[in-house]
Amino acid sequence: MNLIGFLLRESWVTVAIAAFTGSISGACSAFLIASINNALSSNNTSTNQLLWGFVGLAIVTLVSSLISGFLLVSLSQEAVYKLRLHLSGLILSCPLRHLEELGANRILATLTEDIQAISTAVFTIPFLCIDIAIIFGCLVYLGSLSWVVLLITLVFLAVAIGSVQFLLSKAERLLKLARDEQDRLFKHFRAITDGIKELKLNVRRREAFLTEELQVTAASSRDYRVTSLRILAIASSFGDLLFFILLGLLVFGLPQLTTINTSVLSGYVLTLTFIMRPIQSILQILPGLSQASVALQKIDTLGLSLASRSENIPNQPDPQPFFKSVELIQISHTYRREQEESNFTLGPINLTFHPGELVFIVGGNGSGKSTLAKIIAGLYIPESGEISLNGEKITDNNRESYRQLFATVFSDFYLFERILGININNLDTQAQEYLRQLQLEHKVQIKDGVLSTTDLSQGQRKRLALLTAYLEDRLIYLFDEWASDQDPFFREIFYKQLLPELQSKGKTILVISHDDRYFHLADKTIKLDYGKLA
Ligand SMILES: Nc1ncnc2c1ncn2[C@@H]1O[C@H](COP(=O)(O)OP(=O)(O)OP(=O)(O)O)[C@@H](O)[C@H]1O
Repeated sequence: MNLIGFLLRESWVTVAIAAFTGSISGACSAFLIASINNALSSNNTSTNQLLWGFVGLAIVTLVSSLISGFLLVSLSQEAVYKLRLHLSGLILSCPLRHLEELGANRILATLTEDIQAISTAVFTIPFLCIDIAIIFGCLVYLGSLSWVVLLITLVFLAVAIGSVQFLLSKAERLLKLARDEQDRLFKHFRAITDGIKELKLNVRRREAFLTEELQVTAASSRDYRVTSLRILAIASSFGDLLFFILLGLLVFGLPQLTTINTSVLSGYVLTLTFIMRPIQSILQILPGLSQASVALQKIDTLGLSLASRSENIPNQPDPQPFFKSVELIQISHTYRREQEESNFTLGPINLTFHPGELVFIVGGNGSGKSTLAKIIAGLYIPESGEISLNGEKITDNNRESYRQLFATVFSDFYLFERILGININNLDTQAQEYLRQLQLEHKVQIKDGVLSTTDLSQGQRKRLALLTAYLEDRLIYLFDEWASDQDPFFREIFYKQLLPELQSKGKTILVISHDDRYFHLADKTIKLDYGKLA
């Protein structure tokens, strides 16, 4: 089972120690049964001796199963912890375009659902190991009582395992389908939170969304799960049934075939009844293990798909590379979408930027301005052509370092509540000063780098994003329609005061804008028309 492989990869030494202590626990359990059976058929003189043996065995069983359990609990939780960090690291090192193609729903579903399924399942693994050890110990004891009975039991166990395995593979197939529905379900959940206003305002849209989208996906996920869990329930009951048949055969059938000592017979029955509990507990654990195995496959697919595209990120890239010129040479980028006949292509484009320039990037909706901005900032890797910094080609090896040139506010910016990654002594004082410049000092305070609130109007939030960009103090600033949410008064401040101030500090500023009133302020204007330089 790949879940065990997952733990072995974490630390096979711990697994080996846990398996060893677990088998001691299992062997002791078998000896406990043997001593109970002996006590039942012994005379009074040896009972005292048996009692002490029993107490000793009980203590060893308890201690060894505790050691095995503790080791496996720590190991499994450590493995889940590392898996979370590993996946998050992979996502962060994956090129933006590939993440966009995968879709946020798939990534979120894996980070929450799949990791949770694995986390729940690995919790049961210690108990599973101890149960297996007990079953094994009891089988050895059975063998010592009678090899014929052991053989019959093994045949029954083989039939039970075979049929349970067959049903399990069927259930797992259905669980996989249910898991695929889960990706779609996450998309709907995002629609609920992101589109709440649109859904509240139009009752027909809401009804249609609920009945035709969410309900359909949730129902098919439910149906796949119900069928698979029913199959697992059948597997579990079938296992129980085989066990009762086995017990019946031994108690009623065996004495008919051969003369059998009552104490030996009670030994079989006692052992088999004792085995029943671990077998049932294993059968109960199986559904969770199947779900975890599906989750691991999902993570593997996603992990591989992320890892295959992972960028080469140096440990400590140059915080601020030297900048004399950035050149785009014959750059092009295409968005490929399967259902569409004509894909959008940006380029080929040739451009050069120098320190201290104020450049406006203009053009109609969908002309490729944001795409070009992402290429310039090193977020999209150009399909053809190259970017060079001071004459040196940007490759996978230096792209991370190149990106450190830029401070950006994209139109879909994200605002962190804490100002992260800026290590200056007077951070609060500087931030307070920028808050004053951006006329936010009455709305937001800053203490120890934490903003008192980010629950503001869109225009105010954009000003806070600008504040973060200021604090980053990079050489190139890139604003994607920053002013579109500002009132005319502050728009004027942005174009006529803030941009010239930045420029006077030697910064290069790239401004995507539809504000043609201010185009004349630019040193250079780049106009795009359906992906081509106009
Ligand atoms: N993530 C994406 N996946 C597929 N196609 C995309 C994606 N982002 C943009 N496009 C397509 O690329 C084209 C250019 O988009 P882009 O966002 O660069 O235009 P824009 O000039 O910034 O537009 P606007 O002024 O409306 O912001 C559009 O036709 C759009 O449909």
